Amino acid sequence: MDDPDELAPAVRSILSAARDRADARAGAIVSVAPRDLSAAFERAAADGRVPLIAEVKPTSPTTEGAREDDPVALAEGMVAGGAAALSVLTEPEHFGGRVETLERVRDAVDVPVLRKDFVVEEAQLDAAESDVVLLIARFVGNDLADLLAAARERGFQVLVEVHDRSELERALDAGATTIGVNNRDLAELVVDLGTFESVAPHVPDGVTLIAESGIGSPADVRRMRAAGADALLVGSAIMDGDVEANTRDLVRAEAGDGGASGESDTTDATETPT
Ligand SMILES: O=P(O)(O)OC[C@@H](O)[C@@H](O)c1c[nH]c2ccccc12
Repeated sequence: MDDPDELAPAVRSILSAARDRADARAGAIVSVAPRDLSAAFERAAADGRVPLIAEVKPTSPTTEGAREDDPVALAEGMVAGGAAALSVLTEPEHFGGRVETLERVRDAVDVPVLRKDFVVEEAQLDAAESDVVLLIARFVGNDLADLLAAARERGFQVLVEVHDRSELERALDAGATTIGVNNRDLAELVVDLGTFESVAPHVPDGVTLIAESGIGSPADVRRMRAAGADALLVGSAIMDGDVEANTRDLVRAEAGDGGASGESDTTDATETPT
């Protein structure tokens, strides 16, 4: 792994909490029958929706306060708004997430659900069933190929998150087929949509490519799609206000009608919360 001192303090603390949780866990090995993520993206595209993973994100290290609504109701609103898939944070200490929330959401919807957490050890994979798990290249270092194999053995589809070209090369070498480029720098927690634009041209055809973080408006959606995003992962901009209407606005960004409730300006690159 990279020098941990380069990471933002909030991220260092998230990682050490993740390791502690992994130690505490010794459950049975899960075996999942996943809902197909690529098929969900194709279904969305076929009926004119931008393929979007909407994230249930009650709070984050840079968000003030927490959203206390029932996460299942939020998730159902996102699906009603046209989300092709959902992401549910299960990290408890910094994002207000819970494994139980993921399970309840997955029971309530029929789209694929991504488990969003800081998985650094194989045992953490057995904490919950989901259709997709996230592995963050920067945090798993040389264990990426082993964790990818361990996740696939359990039936999970795997989203490997990268932030620059060297991480992309590591992800490809490890055999990743679904790759997310995080526009948020985990050292500074600053968002720059140019990150996706600089990494995307180096991603080979055949990889499902997802633009993550900092997407706040239909204009941002179009910008990421123009740069090659097969799908988008959006949390904060959807969680802020009416989740169904927010999701619909983004999902319709390419429909040519300006979205259901009009467009907002592109978000300021530095102000988008984690
Ligand atoms: O809220 P945003 O800016 O739309 O970002 C969503 C998602 O990309 C972000 O939550 C995220 C991307 N990678 C992560 C890893 C861990 C926790 C959170 C994340």
